[in-house]
Amino acid sequence: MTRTTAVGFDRVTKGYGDVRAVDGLTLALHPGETVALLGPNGAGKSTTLDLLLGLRRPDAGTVHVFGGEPREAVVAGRVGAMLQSGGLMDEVTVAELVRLGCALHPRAYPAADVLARAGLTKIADRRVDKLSGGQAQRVRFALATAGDSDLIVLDEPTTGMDVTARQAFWATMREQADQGRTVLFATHYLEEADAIADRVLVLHRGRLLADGTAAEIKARAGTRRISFDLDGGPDGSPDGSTDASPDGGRNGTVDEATLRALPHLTALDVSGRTVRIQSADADATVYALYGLGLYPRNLEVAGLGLEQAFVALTAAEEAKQP
Ligand SMILES: Nc1ncnc2c1ncn2[C@@H]1O[C@H](COP(=O)(O)OP(=O)(O)OP(=O)(O)O)[C@@H](O)[C@H]1O
Repeated sequence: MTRTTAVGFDRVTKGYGDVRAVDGLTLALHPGETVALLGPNGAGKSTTLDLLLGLRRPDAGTVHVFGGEPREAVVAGRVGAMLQSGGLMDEVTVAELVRLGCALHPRAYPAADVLARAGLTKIADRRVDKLSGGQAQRVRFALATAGDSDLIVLDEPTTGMDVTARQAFWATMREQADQGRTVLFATHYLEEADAIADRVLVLHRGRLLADGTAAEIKARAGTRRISFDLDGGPDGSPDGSTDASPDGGRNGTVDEATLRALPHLTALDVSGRTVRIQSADADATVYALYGLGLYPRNLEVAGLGLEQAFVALTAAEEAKQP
């Protein structure tokens, strides 16, 4: 069965002078998907969103939204967007601005419902230029959901929102996706991407570095976290020497340099007797520990969080660049 494509990028390139902001990007987004777009500063996330909203045109390649030109989809009300930079009008109230957003949307919801969903009812009469940062974000959110759009595009949507507003925001987005809409959001909050997105795209220098579920991206980073306690302390303190366990005397002689020489180590943190390691091959690292005569206690091996996986993937890619 062929799946409908909400957004299709085919070998899209967009540059500004010498900078290739988007470099040969090919991807397809489908209805009902919640997709997080991640990438370090300057990776090309905002440019990608601008291209799919028809705010910029590609230098090469094609961008389609629901099979047509991005602008056609926007004009038809099929796309709702919440952009980072969009200034809000001065000297109007929240209700007036939201009513205007509804009036401009070809498939608008009642303004009172839009205000309520964005948690704005109580501040509906307040002037937009007097709002706090988080309140202004909620107004942008209201404008992005003023009508029945099939695709919702959000650039850093929860910046400045408090915890309650964030939770309410994501619950609404989940409902939107459950109703078959595609939700695409760019973010630097990796824990939000991990918790909310069905699919995570990692951009790096305008290219797609990874595309999969958060679990797949974490697994792809390969690296695992190992933590354990050493009785004697790796700084050589002898307090483990009275321990009857076989490691007592040996651990007392271990220092950080010994741990640093373990195979496949990518990070080391020693805090008192607790050692935390990141390793590209956890099995080999743990075997080597025993090989050194160390008997780690409370040994735990776990995968990386999405944030650590993201750092590992982008750092590895950066290291390949000339
Ligand atoms: N209008 C512009 N003129 C010139 N260069 C630009 C312009 N907009 C973006 N760039 C450059 O293009 C690259 C990609 O920028 P873009 O804003 O798309 O990245 P981003 O991933 O959204 O970054 P951030 O996380 O910092 O918001 C960067 O090197 C940026 O400096």
